[in-house]
Amino acid sequence: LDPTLSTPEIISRFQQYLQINTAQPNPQYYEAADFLISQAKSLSLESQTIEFVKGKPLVLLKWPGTNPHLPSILLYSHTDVVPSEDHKWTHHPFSAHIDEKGNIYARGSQDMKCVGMQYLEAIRRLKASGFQPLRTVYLSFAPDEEIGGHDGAEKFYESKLFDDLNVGIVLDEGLASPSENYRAFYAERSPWWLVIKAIGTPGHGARLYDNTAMENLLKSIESIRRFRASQFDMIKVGLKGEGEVISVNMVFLKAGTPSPTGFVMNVQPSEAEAGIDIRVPPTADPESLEKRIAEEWAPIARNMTFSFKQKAPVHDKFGKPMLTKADRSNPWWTLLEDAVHKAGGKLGKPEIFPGATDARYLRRRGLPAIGFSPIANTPLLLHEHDEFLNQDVYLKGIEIYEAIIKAYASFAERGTDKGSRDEL
Ligand SMILES: CSCC[C@H](NC=O)C(=O)O
Ligand SMILES: [Zn+2]
Ligand SMILES: [Zn+2]
Repeated sequence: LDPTLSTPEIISRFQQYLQINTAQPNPQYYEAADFLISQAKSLSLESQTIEFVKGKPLVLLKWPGTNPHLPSILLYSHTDVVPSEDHKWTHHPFSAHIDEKGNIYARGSQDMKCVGMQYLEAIRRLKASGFQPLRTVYLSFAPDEEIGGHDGAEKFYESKLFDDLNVGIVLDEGLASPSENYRAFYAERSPWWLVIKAIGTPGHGARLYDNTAMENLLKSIESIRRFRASQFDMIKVGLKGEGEVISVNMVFLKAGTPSPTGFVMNVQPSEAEAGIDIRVPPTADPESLEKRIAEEWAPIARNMTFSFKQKAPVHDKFGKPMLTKADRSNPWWTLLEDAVHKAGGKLGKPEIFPGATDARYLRRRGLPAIGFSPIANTPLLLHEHDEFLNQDVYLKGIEIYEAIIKAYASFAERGTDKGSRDEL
């Protein structure tokens, strides 16, 4: 029996990847790339490293299919992770410590070094079983997802190199599920990072008068909070899923006249500003939201202005909502669903991802992507302290990917296989 397929070796490889500190803002990208390339070598996969931006390698691996004319499969993951407050963790976030329950503690254990390694382990098992793919399978390990993906996925998905891969379907990240049902995502919300600014009459802190910057801003905040509550209520009563409403969260407030001891207490300032992280589902009408912002949240009549730090498109370049079909009219969806079941897993109702993933740069082009991380029976801990993944859950995920990759790489039909849009 092949010792590289033993559980201790599988877990040890996962730990090695987790121990590479790829936290933003200074990820050790070359260490990660070296590790991934050594894994590729041990699997006899072709590899290349592409630096769309110097210092930010994207590792692309290839398992050639016997029919190179069929659209290929792309298994996507990002190599960077978010920063951690190390001293607030039970075990150091880059120790990949395994506790007595088999929980592996590490930043990236859920988001999403697990997925990157599980793809590789699934391929290891498929190769050992003698399986040969009909379609070519690519794996990409991309930098900078956690800071927007501009120097990674965005450039990759817009590149000639990517077009030449003739990709038919992409798998990207999903989210952990506290229940026994895996979660799968067919779309995601678009981040709109809004800054609203009020100006007003400055004056004595003891006077009551209208049209101060603070009052102007607070009227907006009241209106924003009413809207937030109306959206949140739809989730609370079960009418909508987390990704199906427009979420609105205040992320900064900036106002006041600074003084050496804090803020001047008896001056009403002439300017006040707030930052709001808005997430817009693909099914929302972006124009009515724009109108709401201009007329209610930052009206010129109240001496207000607004700007966007980021305003990701809600529609694709054809003007359609960015959705991948998640029903049995999309063969890639059907294959995924059937493979998960065959491997003994259960799948919940397809969802809209609440945050942003690199898949948006692909769906923007009208191409299909499914967000999926095979993590069931696990608390959702991405970006939190004490992120962990149980080793049995990790091992089960490898079996799930083995079934999915096998089904995808064996899928012989062409023509209908673009999956996401009728016109493609
Ligand atoms: C929009 S760039 C930042 C992307 C980030 N993605 C994962 O958490 C998010 O805030 O959703
Ligand atoms: Zn992620
Ligand atoms: Zn993340």
